[in-house]
Amino acid sequence: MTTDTAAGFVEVVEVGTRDGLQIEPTMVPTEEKIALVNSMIDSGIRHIEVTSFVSPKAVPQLADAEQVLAGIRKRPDTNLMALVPNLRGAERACDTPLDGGLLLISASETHNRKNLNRSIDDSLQGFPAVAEKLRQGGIEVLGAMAVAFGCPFEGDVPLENVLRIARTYAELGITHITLGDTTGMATPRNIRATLRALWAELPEMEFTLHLHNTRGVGLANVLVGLEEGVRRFDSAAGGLGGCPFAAGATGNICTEDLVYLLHESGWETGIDLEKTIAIAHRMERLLGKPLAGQVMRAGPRLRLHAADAVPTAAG
Ligand SMILES: CC(C)(COP(=O)([O-])OP(=O)([O-])OC[C@H]1O[C@@H](n2cnc3c(N)ncnc32)[C@H](O)[C@@H]1OP(=O)([O-])[O-])[C@@H](O)C(=O)NCCC(=O)NCCSC(=O)C[C@@](C)(O)CC(=O)[O-]
Repeated sequence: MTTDTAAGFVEVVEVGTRDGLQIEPTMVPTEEKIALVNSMIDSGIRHIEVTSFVSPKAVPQLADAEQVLAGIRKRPDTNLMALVPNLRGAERACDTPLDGGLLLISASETHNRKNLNRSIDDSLQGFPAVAEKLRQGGIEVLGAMAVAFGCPFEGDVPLENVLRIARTYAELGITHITLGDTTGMATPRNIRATLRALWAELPEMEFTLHLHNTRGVGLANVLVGLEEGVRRFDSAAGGLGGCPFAAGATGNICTEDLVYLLHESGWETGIDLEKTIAIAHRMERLLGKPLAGQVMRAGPRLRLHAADAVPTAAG
């Protein structure tokens, strides 16, 4: 995977069809998922976490991973990614046009067992075989770490857990780790402390922040991440998302709101905001419920209104 790290560019990674849909009870048809991803590509988004190669019993919504990936029209700069937690997942991924596979682990023992049905040690021991299989299939291997800023079952996660997992990823030759704030327990303080500790030990590692807006501070945490040097953020169309195996999980930070914040702060993303708004509305129609995104309702800052459309206070 190549990441444009030129000054002023921030990579937005769309996770709406993976993290966004994995918790939704309304089954979205495969053709609709393909159309959504194709429209994400058309909006200028280059990195898309499309799906997961997990057990269809655990996550029925993503049972069609192979079919979705087969239908996507990639551009030369498109990077299609998926979660690949085990060898079975890697075998499946190798038969698809996947570009990047994310290994998956949690920084707390309880969430790892809930999510992956094994201990942290067992997950770490399984990684080399999964990574080798993916690389044999020409798929780049990346690392993902859930509950990196707090666990809904255990509370604060010892920094040493996060460092140990990151170290193991580095030993496997992984150069890119996604830090997951699974249930919105990240704060400006723990984001800063965690990033500084990680970069002190692994200065070459690239980090993506995967933030959920569960406590309303998702975009504030983005600003702290930017200050600390992060240039890549996950987000989901309309603010969808949540891990089905984490208590109290709610949506990711919202793609349109993130793109709006970045553009209005002077960052380039290569993404057409109006097109991301259209994708969020499409997602809303598909799921038949209002989504949490705010810019999808208000529009860009300079979307103006006819003055005679509202009453005048003076009567
Ligand atoms: C990891 C497993 C598969 C282990 O599940 P397991 O039950 O321990 O696995 P197993 O090896 O014992 O296999 C059991 C059955 O599952 C099948 N199986 C096993 N693996 C696969 C596979 N890859 N693809 C398809 N099928 C699979 C396997 O073939 C077998 O089928 P059976 O013989 O019973 O018919 C399971 O626990 C699982 O699927 N967990 C789901 C994990 C998940 O997707 N969680 C949500 C995403 S994580 C998240 O949201 C957080 C994140 C990443 O976004 C970051 C953040 O927000 O912080």
